[in-house]
Amino acid sequence: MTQPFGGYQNELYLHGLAGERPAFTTDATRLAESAREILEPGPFWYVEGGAGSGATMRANREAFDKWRIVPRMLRDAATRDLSTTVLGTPMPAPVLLAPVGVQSIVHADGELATARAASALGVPMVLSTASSNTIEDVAEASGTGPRWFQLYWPNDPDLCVSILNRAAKAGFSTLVVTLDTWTLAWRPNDLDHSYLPFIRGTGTAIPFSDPVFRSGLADTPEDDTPMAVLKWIQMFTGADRDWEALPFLREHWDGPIVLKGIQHVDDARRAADAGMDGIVVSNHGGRQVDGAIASLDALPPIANAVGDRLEVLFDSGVRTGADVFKAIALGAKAVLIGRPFVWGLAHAGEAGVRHALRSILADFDLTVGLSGYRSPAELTPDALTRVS
Ligand SMILES: Cc1cc2nc3c(=O)[nH]c(=O)nc-3n(C[C@H](O)[C@H](O)[C@H](O)COP(=O)(O)O)c2cc1C
Ligand SMILES: O=C(O)C(=O)c1ccccc1
Repeated sequence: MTQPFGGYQNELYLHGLAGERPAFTTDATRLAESAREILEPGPFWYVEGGAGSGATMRANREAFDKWRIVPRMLRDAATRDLSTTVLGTPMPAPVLLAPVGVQSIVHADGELATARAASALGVPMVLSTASSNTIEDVAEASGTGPRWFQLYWPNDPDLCVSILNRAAKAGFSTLVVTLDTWTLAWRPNDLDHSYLPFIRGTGTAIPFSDPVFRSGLADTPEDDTPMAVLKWIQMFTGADRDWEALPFLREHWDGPIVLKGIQHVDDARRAADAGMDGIVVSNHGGRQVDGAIASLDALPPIANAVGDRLEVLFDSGVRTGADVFKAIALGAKAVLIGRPFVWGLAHAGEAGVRHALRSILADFDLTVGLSGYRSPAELTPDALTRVS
């Protein structure tokens, strides 16, 4: 594959050559700023906000700045192949769309638009349990595109199995189990705007369309929405889980299982000991434990400890091509992108998600090439230096 995303083969460059300005910025670090101009404060701050004072969210970004790429010359990097395979899923670059719930709060097309954009680029989408659209509708919108399913592990085992079976039947290949959000953190932005999307009945399409969930209600979710939302909030988080509970998931999911939200090296080892197939080194984009370590700072020791036992994925703070490069060089097999694609969705639905993704992928492609590398597998800590 030659320059799969970068330079003059990128549609954004081609439009530029024709003198057309893009609909919104190609700088993924400025997408939030531009989305702020078009969204109401409630939804904007729900997506953009971190937990508490925002210290961990800022730390996530600052951690990238402590590493710098050391470019190499005269190595013929004109032809590059960014593709990789993670847990049996081939992807054109080591990038996936992170699970993000309630996407209809920024654009009416919600997760369906995201699924179409991801599928058009062949980038895997991780569908959230808190989706605004049903598993089956998102699967249809994904077409032949790769898709993983993120589980918020419901307390009720029958409901859990029902959701897992629906995801498997709809063609979702890999299960991502989120561990860091068994309750929502202290999020002053949401409290100050009294904006809690779940309570507004968004992000409930999956349980509301589930026969097991419906059978446990006195009235249908359509007849008594507040009661159904309340019931879902009570049961979706799996607050009392421990490591002993993982075999239940193995029993009810045939494909690979990835644990999301790992930050401590001992937890990474436990995941490997429990026979998990992968982990996402993530602090939920700084939305859960304010004051927690930057996710990028957690990555190198974890990758060193368990990188040969399971697939190590990474998220929280990835914005630019250089960020993707650095996370891969520090031991991630692939990264998940969160807020940037949501800002693309807010701007222009499916086309906006494509635009945001294309920008990051092109930037990554050019960064790899101009630094003298031809594939993600060549990126190791040798490609970086630590500056502070
Ligand atoms: C608005 C929003 C909703 C999210 N919803 C979920 C979710 O439903 N499930 C989940 O596992 N993670 C969720 N996340 C966390 C993302 O999967 C990811 O870990 C995080 O956004 C990565 O950080 P970044 O936004 O800095 O790229 C959400 C993040 C945002 C911003
Ligand atoms: O806001 C979040 O970070 C998140 O994970 C979530 C939780 C519940 C519903 C929607 C999103």
